Amino acid sequence: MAGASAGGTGSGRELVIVGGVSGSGKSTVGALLAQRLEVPFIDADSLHPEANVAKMAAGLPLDDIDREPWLVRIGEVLAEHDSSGLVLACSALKRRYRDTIRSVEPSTIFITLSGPRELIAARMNARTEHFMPASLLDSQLAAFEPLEPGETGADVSVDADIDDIVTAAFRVVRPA
Ligand SMILES: Nc1ncnc2c1ncn2[C@@H]1O[C@H](COP(=O)(O)OP(=O)(O)OP(=O)(O)O)[C@@H](O)[C@H]1O
Ligand SMILES: O=C(O)[C@H](O)[C@@H](O)[C@H](O)[C@H](O)CO
Repeated sequence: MAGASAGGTGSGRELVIVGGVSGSGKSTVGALLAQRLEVPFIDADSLHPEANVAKMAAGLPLDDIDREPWLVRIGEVLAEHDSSGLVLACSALKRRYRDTIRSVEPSTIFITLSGPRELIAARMNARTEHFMPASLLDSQLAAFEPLEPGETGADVSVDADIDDIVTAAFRVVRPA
């Protein structure tokens, strides 16, 4: 499993990002994980500038310049929650994006969600009310860089029942 699954301190104040490509289940798993950890949940889509959302809704992938201020803001939001803990759903596709977030909040634990393209595409296509077109999935997959050794966290497969995914994510943060 790439990346160190260092886990948190079990303090109930962990700062966790659930990452992965669009459609991988970040919002779904993140909200359920937050419930299990008894910490707040935020979907980083709510932190995008309107221009970013409009660009994606128009079928255009974001680039590094688009994402930079968003990633800094995500780090700030995590740091603002260091007393309560937080689970934040954020794609965090590239190593350098995760480095940007860690430069603001070094204690962030990353859980990346991954699975077969066809499975994720099917889930994206089954959605009705979402701005992100399934046509952008391949650009997301092309940009995604798995966790590297030394990055705190772990990758979790989404080719499983939702409860099993959430349990696997929980054990990354709070090892048995
Ligand atoms: N384990 C799962 N089993 C079945 N359906 C799932 C699972 N995880 C997520 N889904 C469904 O797949 C779709 C995508 O999930 P979700 O919106 O959470 O992904 P996301 O990574 O947050 O996407 P985006 O980044 O585009 O917001 C949703 O309709 C969700 O209900
Ligand atoms: O980094 C990105 O390209 C974006 O964050 C996307 O991942 C979207 O935010 C999300 O997938 C749609 O909800």
